[in-house]
Amino acid sequence: MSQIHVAVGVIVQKQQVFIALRKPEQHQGNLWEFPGGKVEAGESALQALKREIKEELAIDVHSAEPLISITHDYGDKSVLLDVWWSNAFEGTPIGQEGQITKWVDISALHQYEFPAANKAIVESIQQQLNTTQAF
Ligand SMILES: Nc1nc2c([nH]c(=O)n2[C@H]2C[C@H](O)[C@@H](COP(=O)(O)OP(=O)(O)OP(=O)(O)O)O2)c(=O)[nH]1
Ligand SMILES: [Mg+2]
Repeated sequence: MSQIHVAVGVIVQKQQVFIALRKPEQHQGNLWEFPGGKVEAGESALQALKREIKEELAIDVHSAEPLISITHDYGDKSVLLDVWWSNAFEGTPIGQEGQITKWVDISALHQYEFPAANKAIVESIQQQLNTTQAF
């Protein structure tokens, strides 16, 4: 099965992270996500991240650091999630596609239901919070 390459953004501010609820009709719908989307042909993952975050949240990501890469097979789709974190962005994130959004304390992230592939992302974020002052 071909793999979908996805750029995912962990947008951090004051120990909170911005999450959005996937629409019911989307793959892995009705679950929370970190904003992002598919990397297009000819694009780097970082370029895709900046484009998707601009399209979905109307903010400009100035710089981002790689956090973790995850491959996951959902059975109907196989994904490679290239996850970045950024606290260097300009603007106030507002969902541009009618999606429900929320700033969540990093320590409370486990209370939200994410797609299965995200378990490792949430662990990585919480570990990062515990071991560095990066956030
Ligand atoms: N954006 C995002 N996608 C995720 C996460 N976790 C996870 O398994 N995925 C999966 C679900 C989808 O199969 C794929 C990303 O799809 P997407 O719907 O965001 O892609 P997109 O923005 O380009 O939108 P479209 O082409 O479907 O309109 O990655 C996550 O935290 N954020
Ligand atoms: Mg998307």
